[in-house]
Parts: sequence; structure tokens; C-alpha cells
Amino acid sequence: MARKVLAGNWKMHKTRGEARAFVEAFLPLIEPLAADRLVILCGPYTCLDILSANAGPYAVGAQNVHWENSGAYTGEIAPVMLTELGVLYAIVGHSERRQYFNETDATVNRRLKAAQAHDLTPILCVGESEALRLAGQTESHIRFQLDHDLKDIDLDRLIVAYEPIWAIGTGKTCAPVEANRIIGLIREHVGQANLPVLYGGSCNPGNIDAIMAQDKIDGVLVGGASLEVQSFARIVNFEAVAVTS
Ligand SMILES: O=C(CO)COP(=O)(O)O
Repeated sequence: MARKVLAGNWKMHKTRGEARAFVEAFLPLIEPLAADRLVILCGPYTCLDILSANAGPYAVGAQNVHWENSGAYTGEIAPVMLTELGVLYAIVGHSERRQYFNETDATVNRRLKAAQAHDLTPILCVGESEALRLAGQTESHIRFQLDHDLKDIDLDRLIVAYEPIWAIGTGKTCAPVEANRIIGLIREHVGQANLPVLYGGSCNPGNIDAIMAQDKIDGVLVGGASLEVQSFARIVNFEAVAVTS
């Protein structure tokens, strides 16, 4: 049985000291980890060695990765620099990268390829803005992103996260049933029956059980609620309840 993925994206939060304190307090709350779960902590680059030193109950992820292994790319990070630190996963194409740093589907595709070439499993983020949703273009936008981002990508070593932009950091969660529907469409469009697809956008301890009860949602990518120990531990320890509606 595929494990449920509980991934935290710390974004540009936590100093090294704060990361150390988080891990110390977090581990006792999630161990022993249930065998049906995979926890991934995606910290800032400066914390990755600290996260790796305590990895085991959780795996370590980065928040981006460049397509070259070295070169004149000021401010970027190479795949080998991450793998050397024990990093196994890398978020690619997060909407904040696309929005604030001009990341395009073409660069996302190059980053995905480089990640896979160096044994990093990429977590590709896709999702629509509020304007696109209101215009009825949610499905077509996501299909466009998938078609371009996943060109020549190995679908066996990939995680996709559906993150509607209007639900990120806003407290507006996508209704679990709707997230489930879109995630089903994503898996169908990619054409890979066992592709893990996560939901991201204002996940918190109050809505995690309802989200994880959906049959097509394989896990969550959590921003704000992954920064606080109790809150992320509650998410990791979600209660698997089957809903009938
Ligand atoms: O962007 C996200 C995870 O990558 C979601 O962020 P929030 O959980 O803060 O809405």
C-alpha cells in the first residue's frame, strides 16, 4: 500500500536554531510513525544539514533545485549540493516561485529533469489562480501546466501537489470534495494510476482529517501549519476516517 505523504514546506522561515528546536520537540510527537505515512520536511537550504542529521522518522526536502550541477547562476542551488546533504525530495514549480521569481513551465521542466537525473524525487506544484477559477479555466490551466512541466519526465519518480493559489496562506481551503475531484483529474490526465497527488492550501489540524478522508488525495503539502510543532504533529497524526458522503 502506498504511504500517505505529509509534507511541510517551511518556505522562508526558521533559522538554524529554530529548526533544531523544532526537530527536538517534533520527533517525540510523531514517533513511532505509523507505517502507512511518509513525512517530508522541506526547510530552507541553511537548515537542510540540521534536518538531515535527525532524519529517519521523516525525510528531507528542498524548496527548489537548479538544472545545472554548477555554473554562474547566482543564488541558485545544484542537485548535487542537495543530495550531498541527504536531501531526497525537491519542491519544483511552487506558485510563489512562478509568481515572484518568474519561474516558467520551461524552467520547471528543466528543474524536474535535473532532480530526477540526480535521484531527487520532485514534488511538482500546479494550481489555478482565483481569476482562472472564476473564469472556469481551472481544469484547462492545470492540464496546460502538466503537459508542459512533465514533458519527458519519468512518471514513476514523481509527486504532484495540487495547490490552488487562492487557497495558499489565505485560510480559504478548497473544499475537500473539490480537491478530490481535481486530484482525480490530475492523475487521469497524467495517465499514471499510482501517481501520488497531494493537496496544498491552508491545511491545518482542523481540516486535515476531512482532507485525508478523500479517496483520491494521497497526502498534503502544508505551509503555515507546518511551522508549529503541535500543529504539524497533529497533521502527521491525522485520523484516518472513511467518509461516506
Ligand atoms: O504553499 C503551500 C505549501 O507549499 C501551502 O501554504 P499554506 O498551508 O500556508 O496555505
